[in-house]
Amino acid sequence: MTAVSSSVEPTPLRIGIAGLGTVGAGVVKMLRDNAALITARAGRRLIVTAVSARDRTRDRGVDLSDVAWCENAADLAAHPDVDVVVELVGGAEGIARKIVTGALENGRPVVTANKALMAIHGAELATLAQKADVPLMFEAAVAGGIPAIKTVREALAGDRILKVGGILNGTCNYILTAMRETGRDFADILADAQKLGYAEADPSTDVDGVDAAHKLAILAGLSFGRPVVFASVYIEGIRRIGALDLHFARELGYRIKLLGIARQHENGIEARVHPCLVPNTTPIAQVDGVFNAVVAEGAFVGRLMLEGRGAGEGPTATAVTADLIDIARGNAIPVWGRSTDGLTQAVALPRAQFSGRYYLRLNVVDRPGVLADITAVLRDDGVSLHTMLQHAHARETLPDDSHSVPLVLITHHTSEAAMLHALRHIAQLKSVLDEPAMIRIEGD
Ligand SMILES: NC(=O)c1ccc[n+]([C@@H]2O[C@H](COP(=O)([O-])OP(=O)(O)OC[C@H]3O[C@@H](n4cnc5c(N)ncnc54)[C@H](O)[C@@H]3O)[C@@H](O)[C@H]2O)c1
Ligand SMILES: N[C@@H](CCO)C(=O)O
Ligand code: NA
Repeated sequence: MTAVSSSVEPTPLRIGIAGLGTVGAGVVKMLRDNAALITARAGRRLIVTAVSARDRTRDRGVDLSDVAWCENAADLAAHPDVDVVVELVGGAEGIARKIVTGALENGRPVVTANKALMAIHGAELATLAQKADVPLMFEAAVAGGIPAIKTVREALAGDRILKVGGILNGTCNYILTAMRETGRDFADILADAQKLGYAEADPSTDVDGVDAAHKLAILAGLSFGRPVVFASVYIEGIRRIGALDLHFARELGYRIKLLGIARQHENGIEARVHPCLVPNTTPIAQVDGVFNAVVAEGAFVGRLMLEGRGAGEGPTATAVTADLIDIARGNAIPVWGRSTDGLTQAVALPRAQFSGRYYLRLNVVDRPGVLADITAVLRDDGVSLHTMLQHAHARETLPDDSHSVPLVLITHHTSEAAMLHALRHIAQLKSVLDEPAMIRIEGD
């Protein structure tokens, strides 16, 4: 008799995907194209068994004929042929929240790319995941293909993270880069970006800083070990950045970036998103176009920066698939990197407690005494000046034949409360023509 060696195939991980847009279709393609290597690395096959999207008839470039179609995406949460639910619909409320909550309540592991959901409801979802003892993974939610969450939650698990953040929105970085390179204004570049499909028809979540703030809130929660109340994150977008600001920034040796910055202080967590001037010589200043950068600073590890694509089919599918492989391997990492028992949410420090250096751009009437009036206000608020820049050639003639001229002031380190107080008074001076522009300076 001949001995027959029989090997039993390990049970495949059966995946249900809600949402077959950019990310969802990308995940299906990646699981198919890289099936052999994924099976080898995960130790079992990862197969898509059920899907749901709005339009069943749309051609997504993937064959879904052997996959069950759910008319109602919420049904995936309890589908008999699904072990893991992948939520790629989007939105903090509605169907996305329902699918994730339902899946966790049914004791199913969840993977999502949904930063709005995790930033706003992450605390409650983490508690549900812990109660059900299942993983809730969301690597694609922060900086797409950059392994931001893995880095902070796993690679730096032994360190005390002091600061985290970076360039967290590709649309804003693209717009600011194009403004710098072309000298054109925000509205012009945004209109082009929309035509090219880089920016959404409703760009507000991106350009008003909300998307970056979602990602920052998640990073801060992971880094400092407790969720941050999203509504307490300070958010300012890029709409008020003018071509002149990019011009002056270049002249002064800076670039303008929309940054998310979170720091752990003795009295609480600071979490803010706003445009910043960063010195040309810093690595983050070189991250241009649609690229993202995640920066973390630990007490032992020091500073590290990861750069890569924060959006698009390939990068986001890579992140979602890595989460699925972790689940297939049985790697379960708690949402906030620790148990949710006794965990309360952190309210981020108010703006009045920020401090730093500031760039001010004023449009002033070009006549004697104007600068003295402005510096008197700054003196009274204890704000010390570092640099001043005025270009006579940028003068414009006003209707009464006087002239206006842009004036740029850079301060020494000061409190934001003092800055805001001074700005209110400066804006009221007769010789100050438009609303002053204020941009924070980071990293020098
Ligand atoms: N696109 C990116 O590069 C990117 C990057 C990181 C994170 N994300 C996040 O990934 C998620 C998905 O983004 P996307 O760009 O793939 O979106 P998308 O708009 O391309 O796709 C959304 C999908 O959800 C489906 N959908 C909408 N409502 C539905 C419903 N009620 N029931 C079932 N399906 C429904 C749509 O039919 C579509 O297939 C979002 O949370 C987004 O923030 C996207
Ligand atoms: N809209 C985001 C991509 C999804 O996170 C960006 O522009 O970076
Ligand atoms: Na990521």
